[in-house]
Amino acid sequence: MKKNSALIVDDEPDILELLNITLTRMDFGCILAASLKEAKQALASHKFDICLTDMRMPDGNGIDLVKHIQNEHPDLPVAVITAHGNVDIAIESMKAGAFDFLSKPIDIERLRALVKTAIKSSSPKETLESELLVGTTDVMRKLKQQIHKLARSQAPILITGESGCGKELIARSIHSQGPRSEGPFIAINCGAIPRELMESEFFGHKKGSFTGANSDKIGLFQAAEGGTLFLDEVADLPLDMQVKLLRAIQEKAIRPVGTQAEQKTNIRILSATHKNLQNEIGAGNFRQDLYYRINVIHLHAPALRDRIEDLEVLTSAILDKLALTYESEKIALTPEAIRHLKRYPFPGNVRELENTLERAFTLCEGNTIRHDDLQLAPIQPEISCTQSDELNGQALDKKLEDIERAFITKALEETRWNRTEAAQHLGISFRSLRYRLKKLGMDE
Ligand SMILES: Nc1ncnc2c1ncn2[C@@H]1O[C@H](COP(=O)(O)OP(=O)(O)OP(=O)(O)O)[C@@H](O)[C@H]1O
Repeated sequence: MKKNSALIVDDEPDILELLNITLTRMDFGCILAASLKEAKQALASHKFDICLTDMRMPDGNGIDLVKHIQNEHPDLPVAVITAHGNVDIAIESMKAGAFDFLSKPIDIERLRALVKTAIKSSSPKETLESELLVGTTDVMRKLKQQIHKLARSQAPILITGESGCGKELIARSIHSQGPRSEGPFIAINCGAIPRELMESEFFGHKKGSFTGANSDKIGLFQAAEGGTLFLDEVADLPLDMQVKLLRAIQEKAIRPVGTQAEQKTNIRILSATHKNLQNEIGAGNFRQDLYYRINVIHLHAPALRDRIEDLEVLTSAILDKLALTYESEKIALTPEAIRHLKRYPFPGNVRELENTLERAFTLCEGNTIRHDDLQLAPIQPEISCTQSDELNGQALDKKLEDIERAFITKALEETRWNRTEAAQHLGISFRSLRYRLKKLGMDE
């Protein structure tokens, strides 16, 4: 009795045969289907551990099958086989839910690695890291579900969100819940590597390949082999490095500095940025083709102020951690301190909350943190409401105009009074900006 079973869908007998032989040697029992119809019949009557499907079938395409499996058998990992160099189809199929793809001509070594990953991923793990992602609001619950589901996929994911809102923690959770959890997780801040060392940091170098290369060195790609490479602040990569990264992702191979031979790689790429990459592309700072490759799946980490209902559970988790680190009793916050925290906009998100609480923890007397211990920066007066504000119709209009004026002035200053750019910063049309400037008496 074979340990695992595979569904192989292809109308080309040669490929069907190659896949069948390889998987049978890996101790799979294989069922072969030459059309979508046959594949669906097999799915209805058997339980599989993996499905490999070609793209072109007489009665439909592989993406239709991926979608069918997503709906009817969401736990079954499915990989598609694409024509050589057909990036669009590979990306489309991963967006539809395929966990990975193989391009023709089929490389047996890659096929075996893909199958092994799929089998490991059929039992996603709950880990400490996933518990560390604290939050019970709807948006966090949904995010955790997405992470759980995406963990087994090999698709590149782009994680966006403001500074300190948990992008790296999300990347770690994806890694640790997926089939690569026993492999390394290598995180790198792309903005922090000196430009001239970047290629060698990424791909390694051979001794003597440049002045100062006194010995062979492995790069981040080699260090992450079998695991995950997390490219933080990916928008900060210089353009020449973006070209090299794109090539490494596309070819799944790298060439260390000073060598001719290519090395195959088996890593999952996760990236993050707090910048708007579309804007960076528009400004010529980021390559569209690289964006397309790293952003197969997009996850957004919400700002803390947009899930402020999570503040209390986060605070409690952070204080638990502090008590453990400092081997002290757990500290509590006064209701007033909590009220102030909830009103604070947290531009530095969870990291700022952690820092604020750690500082307060060391400053406070006894086991209680009071409002004063928090030392929160004053909230921008224009947007705070105090009891003394008269919110009858006129006062509200006046207040809104003040806010509008402040934002417009800031945008104009930032763009050196270039109205077209200022309008873009504000997310409004040029005509709308002109209208507002006139209305506010700022058009001179
Ligand atoms: N949901 C969360 N639950 C618990 N801790 C969190 C959460 N989100 C963030 N943190 C904590 O906040 C700090 C910042 O998180 P992280 O480094 O993941 O943010 P980031 O978005 O990657 O930041 P940056 O953009 O500055 O690199 C870390 O100490 C992390 O553990």
